[in-house]
Amino acid sequence: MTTTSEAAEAVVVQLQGVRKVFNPGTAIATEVLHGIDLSLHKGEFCAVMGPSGSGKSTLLNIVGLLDRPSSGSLAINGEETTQLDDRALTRLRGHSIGFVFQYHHLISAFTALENVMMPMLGAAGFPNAEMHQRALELIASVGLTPWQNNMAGNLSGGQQQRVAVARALAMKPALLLADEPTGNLDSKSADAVFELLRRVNREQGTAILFVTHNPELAQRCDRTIQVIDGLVSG
Ligand SMILES: Nc1ncnc2c1ncn2[C@@H]1O[C@H](COP(=O)(O)OP(=O)(O)OP(=O)(O)O)[C@@H](O)[C@H]1O
Repeated sequence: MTTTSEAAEAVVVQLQGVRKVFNPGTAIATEVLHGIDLSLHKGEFCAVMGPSGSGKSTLLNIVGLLDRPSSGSLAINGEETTQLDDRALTRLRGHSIGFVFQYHHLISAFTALENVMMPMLGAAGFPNAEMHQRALELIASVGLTPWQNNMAGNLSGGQQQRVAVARALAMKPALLLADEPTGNLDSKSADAVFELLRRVNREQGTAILFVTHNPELAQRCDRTIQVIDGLVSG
């Protein structure tokens, strides 16, 4: 039997009435999100679609605790975040949320393995055997063992994006935010990265918000929401 608290825990992301105004109180104030309500549950793979400029990245940045809402509430794993200070937000982000962007943001002069180890370094600042082992497993899980010692800058675009996914999973996040991760890739590489996300979602129960302009990929998610003019439907 599922208890009420278990059911509440299963909600990974909960937004209520989230508004975002850029440059508030100035002549160029712009309200981009107009009161978003959204719940994402453990294990849900949700596509985020909508026209260019409609607010998708703004929404993802807020859910990812990279930016703060102007008003409304945002809970991650049941923890209300809007009153937290920057340090607490950074800690919560580091432990709960993985990011994959359109551009991979890897360190080109580090190997694939070293890039995957980066989020694990934390305060220690240097790797230990456990981190090395976890990075080896992550690299294997994205099918890149033969390339693990190659400099990230020498990998193909699809391989770089798979390293970025492995890096995003380093801290075993409950939530993965993927902002057009396949946008720069040819269709075969895009499909491989999508299938990798699908597998992570199924095997680890990771909740995923996946921004895409590709309706065919969106159809393969559990659910699609549309962001249109700063409001969410679906
Ligand atoms: N820091 C900022 N300051 C002012 N306006 C901003 C800022 N960031 C985004 N905007 C504006 O917010 C609106 C939504 O932008 P956002 O990047 O969230 O859209 P999007 O749906 O992700 O677009 P795309 O599909 O092109 O990536 C745009 O009009 C944009 O110019």
